Amino acid sequence: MDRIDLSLYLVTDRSLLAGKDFLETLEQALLGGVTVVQIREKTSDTAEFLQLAQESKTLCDRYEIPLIINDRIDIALAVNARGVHLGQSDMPIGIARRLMPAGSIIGISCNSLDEVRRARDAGADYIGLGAVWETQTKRLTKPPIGVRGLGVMLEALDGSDIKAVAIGGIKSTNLARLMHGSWSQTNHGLDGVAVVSDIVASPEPKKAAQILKSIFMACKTAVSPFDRSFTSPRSRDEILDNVLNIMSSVRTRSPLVHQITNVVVSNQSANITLAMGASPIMATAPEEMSDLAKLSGALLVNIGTLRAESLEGMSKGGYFANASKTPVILDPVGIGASDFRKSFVNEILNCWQPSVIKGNAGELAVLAGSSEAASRGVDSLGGFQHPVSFVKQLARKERCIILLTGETDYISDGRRVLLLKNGDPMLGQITGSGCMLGSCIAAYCAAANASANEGNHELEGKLTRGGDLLSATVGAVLTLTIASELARKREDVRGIGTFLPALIDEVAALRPETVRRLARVEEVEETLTNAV
Ligand SMILES: Nc1ncnc2c1ncn2[C@@H]1O[C@H](COP(=O)(O)OP(=O)(O)OP(=O)(O)O)[C@@H](O)[C@H]1O
Ligand SMILES: Cc1ncsc1CCO
Repeated sequence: MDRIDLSLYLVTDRSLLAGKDFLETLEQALLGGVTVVQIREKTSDTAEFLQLAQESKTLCDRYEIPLIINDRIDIALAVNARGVHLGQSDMPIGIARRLMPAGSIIGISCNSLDEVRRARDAGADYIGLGAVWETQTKRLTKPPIGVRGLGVMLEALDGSDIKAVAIGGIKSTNLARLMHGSWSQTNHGLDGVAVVSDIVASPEPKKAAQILKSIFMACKTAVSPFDRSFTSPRSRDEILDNVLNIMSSVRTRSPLVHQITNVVVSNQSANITLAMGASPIMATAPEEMSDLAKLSGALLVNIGTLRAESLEGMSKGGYFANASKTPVILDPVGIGASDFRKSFVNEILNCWQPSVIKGNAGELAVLAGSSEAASRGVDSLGGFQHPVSFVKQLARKERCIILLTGETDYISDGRRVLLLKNGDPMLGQITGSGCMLGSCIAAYCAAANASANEGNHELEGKLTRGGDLLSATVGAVLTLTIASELARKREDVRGIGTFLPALIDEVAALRPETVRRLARVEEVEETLTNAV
């Protein structure tokens, strides 16, 4: 097809106008920067549809924006539209191609890998992938794909010229998440996003389109899988310097750290957050997630004692945190214990992008779909043969920092891998050391993120403000593990019961100089082997 710019693809829906004029709304959207318009009329008769299409065509021509007609080839022909968009049960692509003038654009909606392959083989110019999320504009007959389902479909287009736009529930508040999460493993990204209600139902359609366009462009130019929303430090020494700065910053800034965590560890997690100098708020109600995201420096989501009712709060919590550009730390506690946990994590990761995922070997193996490391309940049984490769590849796949915990901790941002060898075996004997570590990471990430880009407003398309979250994660591990070594040496520690309060005391008393002196951090050079 002649190149058409699919970046911001407006699909009309007159039922959402809420009293606004159709053509005026369309013109505002064109002024706001939509790059292609599809007229979708499900209920009007032919004469009415034709008139609407003719008027829309005149307007789109004035702005030199291509017009696509949904379903109706006769209307597309009548108004000399640039193309048609077909559904799976509409006219087959081959016949539509014969009926339409040469060079017309033919697009088709696809909801599964099979449909994508068939559209590719039938010679579609572009495909509309969706619905990504539940949507108010169309009753879904098939389940939503979710952000994480898009990558495999995009991969099926590798080597072809076929373009892809995502559709279904896309708004300015979730667009960055969509753009980050939809890349295929082969680096195939979206060519555009189709939007309905966020523009059509907006009281200011021009502004709505401008915002969507600028987020899309920022993501398209700045975000490739390895060009992330956070800064990457250059060397091990720079990481240690950054760790100490962030450690001091936690104390001076005392960031609010929002934690949705499990009932086993809630109290000790709140206390260790205070011991670091940050301020915890343990809140789970969906109703307060939007407000808390504006106040908090980071969000921890820990699924340790999950209930079906947790879904809404955890989904909204991460969604609003992404929208506020605050880091989200995911601790998929015991994800291997049940199918319920597995599908729950998949569902929440369709709503938001984590900045850090931490877990023991058993948990991260399940997340990565690997059977290498087993688990029992919340405990890991054994480890990986190639942990270094594993964390690096998982970081690339999930596009976030990965921390694999255990006797040695492995941290990767998908580029470098660090090994941390501090810690006392008693950390493995108490419950919730991993969960407390999640709280430490959230506090460190909050401080790192708050000090990044202060005064810089060029953050569109980013899911955090761009702080050094790799060093933040390293700092959190060092804080907990070095404190554990100091606690273990104390005379008043006689077993796991006395260890826990001593650990919290040592975190509170820990000095940056002590961390520098005792830190056992190594960077490993690594050539990727197929571990994920
Ligand atoms: N044997 C050990 N020696 C030194 N450090 C350890 C040991 N076991 C665990 N740790 C430390 O404890 C922290 C938590 O790791 P662990 O793998 O125990 O988490 P977890 O299994 O998720 O814990 P939990 O489920 O109890 O919250 C890590 O930073 C790790 O370095
Ligand atoms: C024991 C336990 N069960 C659910 S969460 C939790 C805390 C450690 O992960």
